[in-house]
Amino acid sequence: MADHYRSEPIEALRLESVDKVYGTEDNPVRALDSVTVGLAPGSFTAIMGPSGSGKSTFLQCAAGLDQPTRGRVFVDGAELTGESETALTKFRRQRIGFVFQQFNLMPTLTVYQNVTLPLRMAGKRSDRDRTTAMLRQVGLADRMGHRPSELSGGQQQRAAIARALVTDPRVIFADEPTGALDTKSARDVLQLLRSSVDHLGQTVVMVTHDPVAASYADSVMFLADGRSAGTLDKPTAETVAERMTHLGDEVHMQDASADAGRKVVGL
Ligand SMILES: Nc1ncnc2c1ncn2[C@@H]1O[C@H](COP(=O)(O)OP(=O)(O)OP(=O)(O)O)[C@@H](O)[C@H]1O
Repeated sequence: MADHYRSEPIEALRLESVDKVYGTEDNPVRALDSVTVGLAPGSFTAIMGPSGSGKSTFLQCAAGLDQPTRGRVFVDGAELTGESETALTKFRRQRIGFVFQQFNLMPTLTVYQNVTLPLRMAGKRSDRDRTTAMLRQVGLADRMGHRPSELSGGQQQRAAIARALVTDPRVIFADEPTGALDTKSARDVLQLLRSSVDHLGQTVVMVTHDPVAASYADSVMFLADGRSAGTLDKPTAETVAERMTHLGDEVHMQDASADAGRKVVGL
């Protein structure tokens, strides 16, 4: 996979004019519409928007799990778009970490085996000291030999975060990581993601519906009707909730002013 070296610092994630259209030619669903975004290494970004606004589609395209209909995606300067499925799978294993709402741990494997699985799949040796240190960091040093069913939801999600961190990925994509957790476990998981950014220099991109979860991020990117609807830096739960309330209005106003503009220039 080609790495594109540029004079400016390489962004951890870059999407350029990305469209994703589902459905048929007669009945297209434009899930992403000309989305352009660049995220710096070591940043924590929350993706928010109403249901159906394109958040999951954004994550799928940004993480190389799906290909955009148009536009380009780069992770750490390497272009994902146009690559074969085999190359993308290899790339994801080596450079991308995932955290899912339902944890997605292998039920028959111990916590230790689950955490080292991405290394084995990428053909790398697992370093016992490093893995143990990682498990200590997520508060599971005494649970290494347990199976997921013997852990609470919060503990399972912390194991999933250790699994995402173990390959030292360029970006961690988290899809509603606190959606299945109680308030206290959710806070632990969010603090863990925050500390992976602050102390390990990780880049985290997290889809969430929850303004409190979004407030752990450095910035929030809003989506509405598949389009980027602005960003909010240093978010608080209150400022995020306020922005979400008016999101639909802003997009409709943008549409109205774009329509008016087109009329003025006669398009
Ligand atoms: N495989 C698909 N085929 C057809 N349409 C799809 C497909 N996946 C998503 N869509 C449509 O694309 C749009 C964006 O969906 P997406 O799941 O990305 O939104 P979302 O913001 O993640 O929603 P939610 O918050 O409800 O999970 C929606 O209109 C959805 O119905």
